[in-house]
Amino acid sequence: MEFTKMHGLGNDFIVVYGEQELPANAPELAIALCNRFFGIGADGLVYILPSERGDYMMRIMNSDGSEAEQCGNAIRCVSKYVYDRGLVSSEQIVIETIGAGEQKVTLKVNDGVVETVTVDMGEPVLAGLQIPVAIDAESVLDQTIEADGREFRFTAVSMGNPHCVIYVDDAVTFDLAAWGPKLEVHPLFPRKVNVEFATVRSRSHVDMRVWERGAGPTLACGTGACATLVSSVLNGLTDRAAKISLKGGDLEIEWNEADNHVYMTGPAEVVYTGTVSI
Ligand SMILES: N[C@@H](CCC[C@H](N)C(=O)O)C(=O)O
Repeated sequence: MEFTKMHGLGNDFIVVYGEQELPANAPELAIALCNRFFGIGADGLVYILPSERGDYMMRIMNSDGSEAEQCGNAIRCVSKYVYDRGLVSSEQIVIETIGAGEQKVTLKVNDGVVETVTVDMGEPVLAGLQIPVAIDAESVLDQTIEADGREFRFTAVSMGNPHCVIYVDDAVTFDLAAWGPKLEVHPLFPRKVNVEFATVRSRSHVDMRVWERGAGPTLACGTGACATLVSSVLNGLTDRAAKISLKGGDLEIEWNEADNHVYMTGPAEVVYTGTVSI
């Protein structure tokens, strides 16, 4: 199988193009190929498939073999992939996702090189049962969650996939590995959850570290950065546009007041191409 190793701020993917549909063994392949010791090594396995609603469809399997509804960093990588290979002719493309519908992407290209990718990530979902969180409310803001004898305050947001945003004194030094796995599988989240630990530095800058559902600690999470910005606005902590600093670098996120859509801007990079026996 031919593949391209790509990343968005160090959130890395094995990108596969050419299949007509998601292979039935995609979960097993994701587990095997994403393994960093016995496989290629990645946070996820991404398929670029034909779409009737957009230019292409993206499906993403986490490294544990579970399928995610959406992935912000992967959608930037997919967009760069199809542009670089001449599979689309415009710098404006549409990528279909299974959890967040069709997403409009704008590539900033300089001398044929994709510099940044801006994705219209759509409207955030705030209603508890739709996120889903086992709290029947129009929004789930600054609620209590208890794990292993410790209480946290959290805000839940779906960007097509579920997120739990928790503000801590210092996200950079916070013990992600101690609390991420416990909160990921907390019974409040029936489909598990991506957990973001955030520290607001100013009204336009937030530090964030992520424990991803199905992948563990990753260097960046695009949907997590969007959820963090939405949460920060709802809790009165930031303006509607902010830089979200992740371990792998920065994303610019804006929650547009006029259309209620969240816009994410960041890079996408190719590491190498290869062939693997499956
Ligand atoms: N890294 C991603 C999100 C990938 C999916 C996530 N682990 C989930 O299961 O929802 C991003 O950049 O958004």
